[in-house]
Amino acid sequence: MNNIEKKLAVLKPTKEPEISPEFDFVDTGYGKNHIRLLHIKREGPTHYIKELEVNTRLTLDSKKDYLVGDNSDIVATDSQKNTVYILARQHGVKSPEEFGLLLCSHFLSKYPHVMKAKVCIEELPWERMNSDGQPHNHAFICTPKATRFSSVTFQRGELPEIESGLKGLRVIKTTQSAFEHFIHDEFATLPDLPERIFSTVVYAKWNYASTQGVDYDLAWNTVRDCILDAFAGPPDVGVFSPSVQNTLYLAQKRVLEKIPQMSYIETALPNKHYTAIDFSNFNGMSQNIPNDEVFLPTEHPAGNIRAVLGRKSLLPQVFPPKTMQSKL
Ligand SMILES: O=c1[nH]c(=O)c2[nH]c(=O)[nH]c2[nH]1
Repeated sequence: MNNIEKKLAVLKPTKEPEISPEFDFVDTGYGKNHIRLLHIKREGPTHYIKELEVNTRLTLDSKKDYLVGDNSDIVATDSQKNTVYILARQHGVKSPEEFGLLLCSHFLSKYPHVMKAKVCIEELPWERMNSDGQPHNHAFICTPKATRFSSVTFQRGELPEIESGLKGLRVIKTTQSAFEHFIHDEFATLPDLPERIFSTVVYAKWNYASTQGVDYDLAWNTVRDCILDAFAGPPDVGVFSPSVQNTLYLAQKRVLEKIPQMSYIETALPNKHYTAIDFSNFNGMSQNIPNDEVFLPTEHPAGNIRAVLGRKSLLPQVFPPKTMQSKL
């Protein structure tokens, strides 16, 4: 063998190279992160836009790229990026879930040695502008009411797993919230609070036991509406919250009742504290201002209240979901 042949023999072994006897891979995968794109669909004068940030990740049937530097099976991360642009151009972008599914299916069918494709997508919250009460044909406003995200994982030979979510939905209410009767021992300084401000930044993630007939856009809006309803209640009187935990559960229950295909929902509601400023030390300050109060917004530390609620009927196949186990 000449030198070039020797080099090729190292780079192109006929069978899977041996891994060190002491170690094994728990997971592998490589892809491109932060692939950004704006997709415009023009129907005459009316235009529709979707701006996405996409992360891709592929897992191959061989580890030879990691073990011996044999790149011959690698779908370059640069090619993965190009694939995102090309499929957006060819097929358009309906929802993050459907676009993620399209990408995963493409990677699995085009490359037989790709065993798993995972695509995570975040959508920018563009909304059509209204001018004089009329929806604008081609102008949009970014309304960071909540960020939508999704993650599609497609393992060869299995059904795709679709997760959807929302984050960054910040809300506050100025009454109808309390926190009382918790453990008052030698570690407690917080008094019972029969009346307090309740503010949080909602994070929610869910998956579907079946994707048959799921309208992903409708589902996402339903989740947001259920969470907001459970938090705020009717506009005139609101709804009483004895704790963040209880409000969180009631919101999740409402969501699972409304969307039958959903198998679980994970929700985190950080408790953004607002503490009353003590004016008693200020000289000459009237103590009799009954309605005006001033509070100090405190970003950190924040209570972090979280739960995953799933359907008992789906035990044990999908609950607790695989993706959650590491975090439980
Ligand atoms: O709704 C709440 N749940 C808690 O568990 C908690 N803990 C805390 O200090 N404040 C609150 N509020």
